[in-house]
Amino acid sequence: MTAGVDPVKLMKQEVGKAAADRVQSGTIVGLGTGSTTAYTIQFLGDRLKSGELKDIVGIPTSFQAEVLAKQYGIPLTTLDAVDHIDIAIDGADEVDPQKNLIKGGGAAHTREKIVDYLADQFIVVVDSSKIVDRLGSSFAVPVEVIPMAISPVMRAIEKLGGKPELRMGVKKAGPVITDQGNMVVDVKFDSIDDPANLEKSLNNIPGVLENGIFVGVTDLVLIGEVQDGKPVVKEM
Ligand SMILES: O=C[C@H](O)[C@H](O)[C@H](O)COP(=O)(O)O
Repeated sequence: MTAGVDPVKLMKQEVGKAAADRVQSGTIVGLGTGSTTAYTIQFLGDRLKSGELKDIVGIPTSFQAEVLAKQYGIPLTTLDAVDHIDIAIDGADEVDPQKNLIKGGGAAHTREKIVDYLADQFIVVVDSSKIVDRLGSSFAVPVEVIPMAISPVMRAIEKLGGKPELRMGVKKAGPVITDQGNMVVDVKFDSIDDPANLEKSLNNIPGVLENGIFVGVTDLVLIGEVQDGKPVVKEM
């Protein structure tokens, strides 16, 4: 491995590129959020620039993805202008053996869920640290909440057995505010036995906009690993 280079960064780069390589000319592409898909967006821009890839349009899942797409020369569109998405590529915070996910570490899970669920093919890009036996093992479930409902939503979440914590900003005083102007509550559960049921129960609380549990939607997971000092990509 290249001396001094962070192995997690190398895995993210490799897997981000592997996903970008799967995008074909003439397609509508959902552009995910986070540090891994940032590489995918960069490599898509490289392929467009070299002429190897032509006529793609992106649908960003966040302000971050929009800014990166503009930076790397990827034309953008909106869900009002298209009737389908061919492929979406997005990161995840946890992936279980059934390819269910926890997402929202970057507070973008609401727009991500809209875009990723609409795609004909949904590819998840992660480094190997994100693979878990059971969702919730190490990551709390992000829940986007309309600000005036924060207190009742947190009480309702406690009744479901979760431990909610309002996500606070870094280099910003006060709570994290999402791209939609809402807040995020991170909810730790002792054990998530039935992700599909928990996803529905959380979304059923008045004031919850969306939570970060994604069930039964992932087609392919590309996993970046380091083997014999070199980054490799595995499929799940
Ligand atoms: O809200 C953010 C997203 O769900 C990200 O895709 C997720 O947090 C993974 O991000 P990263 O690739 O930076 O680990």
